[in-house]
Amino acid sequence: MNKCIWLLGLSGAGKSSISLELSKLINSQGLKCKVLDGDTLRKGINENLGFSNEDRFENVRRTAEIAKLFLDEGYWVIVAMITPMEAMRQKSREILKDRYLEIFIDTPLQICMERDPKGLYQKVKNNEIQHFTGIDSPFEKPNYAHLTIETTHETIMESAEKIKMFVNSN
Ligand SMILES: Nc1ncnc2c1ncn2[C@@H]1O[C@H](COP(=O)(O)OS(=O)(=O)O)[C@@H](OP(=O)(O)O)[C@H]1O
Ligand SMILES: Nc1ncnc2c1ncn2[C@@H]1O[C@H](COP(=O)(O)OP(=O)(O)O)[C@@H](O)[C@H]1O
Repeated sequence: MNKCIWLLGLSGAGKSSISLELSKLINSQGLKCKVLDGDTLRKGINENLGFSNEDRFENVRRTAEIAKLFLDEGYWVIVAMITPMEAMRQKSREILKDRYLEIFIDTPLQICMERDPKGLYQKVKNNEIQHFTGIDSPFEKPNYAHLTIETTHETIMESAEKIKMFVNSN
């Protein structure tokens, strides 16, 4: 059965990078796969949403509904989204039911700050961004993740392969 592989974690944790490699692995098995990345959706369908808890919840809800549409068409779906609160993950689980696979991309805040791939943590330091996840906006560690990936100890490709193996065995 095709599934929605929901990657969650802090900004800079590695969600987008791992999604890309994972989607290539899924495609190489001859399967259709769609990546739904929070950053991309926020430039289009979710452009009216900000970073309050309420808006983040709506962002997650809409994305889960979009994922469901792709699942119904036979696609594998990878979501790459911070999804900071347990209540948001609960909503996705409710919408996607047994198709929902939650993967925690567990990278310590300190490492995310050092990587700072988009220069956002620097902007936070300069007081140019507020309500940033893990700094002045909460991130609850997930209680029900099906799999946790610690990117500090492995490469992007190793993480993608680990997730693919896990998915194949579930
Ligand atoms: N205040 C604040 N907090 C967190 N992130 C911020 C913020 N402002 C902008 N960004 C950029 O938005 C991306 C996160 O969007 P998401 O849709 O994944 O977030 S959420 O699930 O609704 O919390 C996130 O992308 P990633 O770095 O890929 O996670 C950032 O590029
Ligand atoms: N083991 C790793 N796993 C994932 N990303 C890594 C790893 N090591 C270094 N990186 C780097 O960390 C950054 C993660 O950024 P990104 O994938 O955009 O994260 P996110 O989508 O969670 O914000 C990228 O520049 C990536 O090359």
